[in-house]
Amino acid sequence: MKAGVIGAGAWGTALAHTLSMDGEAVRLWALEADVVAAINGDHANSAYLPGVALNPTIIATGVMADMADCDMLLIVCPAQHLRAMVAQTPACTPLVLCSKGIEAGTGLLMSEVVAEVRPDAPLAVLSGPTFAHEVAQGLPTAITLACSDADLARTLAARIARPAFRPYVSDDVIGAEIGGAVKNVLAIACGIAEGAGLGLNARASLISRGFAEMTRFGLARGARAETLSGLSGLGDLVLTCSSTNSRNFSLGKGLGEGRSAVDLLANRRTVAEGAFTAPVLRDAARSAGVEMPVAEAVCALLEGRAPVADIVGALLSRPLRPE
Ligand SMILES: NC(=O)C1=CN([C@@H]2O[C@H](COP(=O)(O)OP(=O)(O)OC[C@H]3O[C@@H](n4cnc5c(N)ncnc54)[C@H](O)[C@@H]3O)[C@@H](O)[C@H]2O)C=CC1
Ligand SMILES: O=C(CO)COP(=O)(O)O
Repeated sequence: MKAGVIGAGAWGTALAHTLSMDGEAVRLWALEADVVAAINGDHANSAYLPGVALNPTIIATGVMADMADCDMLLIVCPAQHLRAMVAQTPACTPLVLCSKGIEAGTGLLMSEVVAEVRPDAPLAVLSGPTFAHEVAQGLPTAITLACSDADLARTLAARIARPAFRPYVSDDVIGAEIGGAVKNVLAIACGIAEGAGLGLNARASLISRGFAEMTRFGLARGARAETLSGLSGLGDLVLTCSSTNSRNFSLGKGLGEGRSAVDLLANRRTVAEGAFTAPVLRDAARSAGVEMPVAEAVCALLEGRAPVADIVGALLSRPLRPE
C-alpha cells in the first residue's frame, strides 16, 4: 500500500517528498498535465515548488482512479475546491485534510464539507507551522494531527511522522481547522501593517489581538482553547504573520502599500487562502455574535472600502476595553 496525495501545489508536493524520503512509493495526483509530466520526467515541480529535487519514488498522475490503491489520501487542494476534489476520491480511504480555509457560500470547515460529501470516510486534519519549502528541505517542524478516532490518529501519526516532521495527536478536529483557517486572515492583517510601515509593535499587537479573535471564534464553534494555543493555532499564526514567505502575509503587504486586492489577486497561480476565508469568517463571526475587528478590517481592505490609514485609524479608535 502507498500513501496518496491529492493536489500537487507547494504543500502537496512537499508532503509527497517528505513521505517518500525513505524510498517509499507515494502517488501524487496533480490537476495540470504539465505538472504530472515534470514530476515523472524531471522529478521536479518548478511551477509550485521550485528548486527541490523530488524523490523518484513519487509517481504523479492526473487520473483519480490511480489513487484507489492508496491506504491514506492527503487532501491538499485549495479549500474552495475541496468539495469537488473529495467527491472524486476513491471511497473508504482515510482522508487527511491539509487545506486551510472555510468554504464560501456554506461557512463550513473542511471536515464539515467532507461529512456532507463523503459521510462514511474516516478523516483527520493535519495542520501546523509548515512552510512547504522548509519541509521539503528536511528542516524540522511539529504539526497537529487531529482525529476523533484515537486508534486511527495513532496509526496515521506513525504513518506520517518522519525524523524532522513530528505530528502531535489531538482529538479536536474543529479546533485544528479553525486555527489554520483564521491565521491566514490574520497574516493578511500583519502583512498590511508591514506594507504600511506600522512597525513591529503593531505586528505583535495584531498577533496578540488576532489570537484573541481566533480564540473567541474557535470557542464559539466548539474548539478547545489548548488546541488554539497549540501548533495548528498560535504556532502557525506566529509563523505566517512573520514572513513574506507566507502568501497571505505578502498579499497583505501589497494591500498595505496601497495596491488593490483585484490587482494583487489577478492571474496568480498560487493560493492566498485568507482572501477567500476572510469574508466567510466575518459573516460566520457576525452570525455567531463574535467580535472580530481585525478580520473585519482585513475584509474592508480586501473589498477596497477605504484607504489603509482610515481602516487602521478606525481599529485604533475603537472604545477602550479590558484585555
Ligand atoms: N504552501 C504551504 O506552505 C502550505 C499550504 N497549506 C494549504 O494547502 C492548500 C494548498 O496550498 P498549496 O499546496 O500551497 O497550493 P499552491 O498555491 O502551491 O498551488 C495552487 C494549487 O491549486 C490547485 N488548483 C488550482 N485550480 C484548481 C481547481 N480548480 N481544482 C483543484 N485544484 C486547483 C493547483 O493545481 C495547485 O495544486 C491550501 O489550503 C494551503 O493553505 C498548508 C500548509 C502549508
Ligand atoms: O500555512 C502555511 C504555513 O503553515 C503557509 O502559509 P501561506 O499560505 O500564507 O503561504
